[in-house]
Amino acid sequence: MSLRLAVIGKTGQLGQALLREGEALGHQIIALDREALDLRSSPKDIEAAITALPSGLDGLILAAAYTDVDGAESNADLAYAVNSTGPSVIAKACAQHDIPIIHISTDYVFDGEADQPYTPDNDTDPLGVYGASKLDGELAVLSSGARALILRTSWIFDGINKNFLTTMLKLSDTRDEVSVVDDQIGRPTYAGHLAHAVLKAAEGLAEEPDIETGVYHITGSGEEVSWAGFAKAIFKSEGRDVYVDEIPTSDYPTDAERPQYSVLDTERFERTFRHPLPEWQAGLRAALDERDENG
Ligand SMILES: NC(=O)C1=CN([C@@H]2O[C@H](COP(=O)(O)OP(=O)(O)OC[C@H]3O[C@@H](n4cnc5c(N)ncnc54)[C@H](OP(=O)(O)O)[C@@H]3O)[C@@H](O)[C@H]2O)C=CC1
Ligand SMILES: Cc1cn([C@H]2C[C@H](O)[C@@H](COP(=O)(O)OP(=O)(O)O[C@H]3O[C@@H](C)C(=O)[C@@H](O)[C@H]3O)O2)c(=O)[nH]c1=O
Ligand SMILES: [Mg+2]
Repeated sequence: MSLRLAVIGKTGQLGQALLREGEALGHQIIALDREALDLRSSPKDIEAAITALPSGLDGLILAAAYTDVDGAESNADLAYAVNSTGPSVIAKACAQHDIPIIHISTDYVFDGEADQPYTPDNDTDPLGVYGASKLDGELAVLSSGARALILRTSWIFDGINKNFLTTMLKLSDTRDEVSVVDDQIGRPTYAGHLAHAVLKAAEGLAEEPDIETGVYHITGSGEEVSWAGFAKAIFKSEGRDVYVDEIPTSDYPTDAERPQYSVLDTERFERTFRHPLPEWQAGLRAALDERDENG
């Protein structure tokens, strides 16, 4: 069945991938950029933008966010406005117009002290402002009265936009050695695979009235990896001879503290939506192909 979906955040990694995957799956996507709906706007202006959407939408995917993890530490008001207040107003407007909402969140809502994958029901305890503002947004959407899914993901990458993969490749243009933290463990997620999975969730939400709403986890499958391990896999796949110096977080000071372990357990998502998630290594190959295609 072809769905009519609104996407907020059309210029981001996930937003761009949703447009491509949505087309491939035969869905009609109405994509809004910052000019069409700025999450910092007044409630009145945000409500007007939602009211102006075509009636009878099958869902709205909120893929826009303030994603500068370090910047959030000194711009907390902005991070909360974009990641919490804006989503809260949107979700309430969705409730009024009977539009199911799919909101995207992050592994950084966890403190990283676990030693096994986090399930959607595990206790949250964000370490930084970005994670705290995203958690606030989750709670606001869940209490808005809208039919809502919160889809948490981690370590998004593609071959086009600014992210860890493209940063590593850029660094290696001018260096034959990079230092990367080896004590933060997670799972990378290819934007194209994430978009496909998000659309499967949108289909489930639109077509199955009894589907369980609430929180789900979507990440690349495959082995857990550190950022240093991810960097090594990137250079190996690209055939670049770059030495990755594995350093502790204490040797890479940043404004925001990040979780040491933020692997997400994706079982609930895969079972409920009957969609096995591809390995991040396959996502890495797809992202590198995408990079080649984009010159
Ligand atoms: N990046 C990651 O590694 C991870 C991201 N997430 C979450 O996944 C989602 C998608 O992330 P990703 O695709 O990487 O995001 P990006 O950083 O690639 O893009 C962010 C998007 O949000 C838009 N945006 C930012 N501020 C506003 C605003 N005030 N009003 C309207 N739009 C705004 C941007 O628009 P513009 O281009 O105009 O700036 C852009 O489209 C987010 O919810 C994020 O928190 C979760 C885990 C990992
Ligand atoms: C560029 C670079 C980073 N690092 C470290 C810093 C950090 O601990 C880790 C990753 O760096 P990044 O800045 O790419 O990662 P970061 O911005 O923290 O990525 C996060 O973004 C938000 C939006 C999320 O929701 C998370 O899931 C996660 O993807 O690697 C190095 O050790 N060496 C380097 O040369
Ligand atoms: Mg970043």
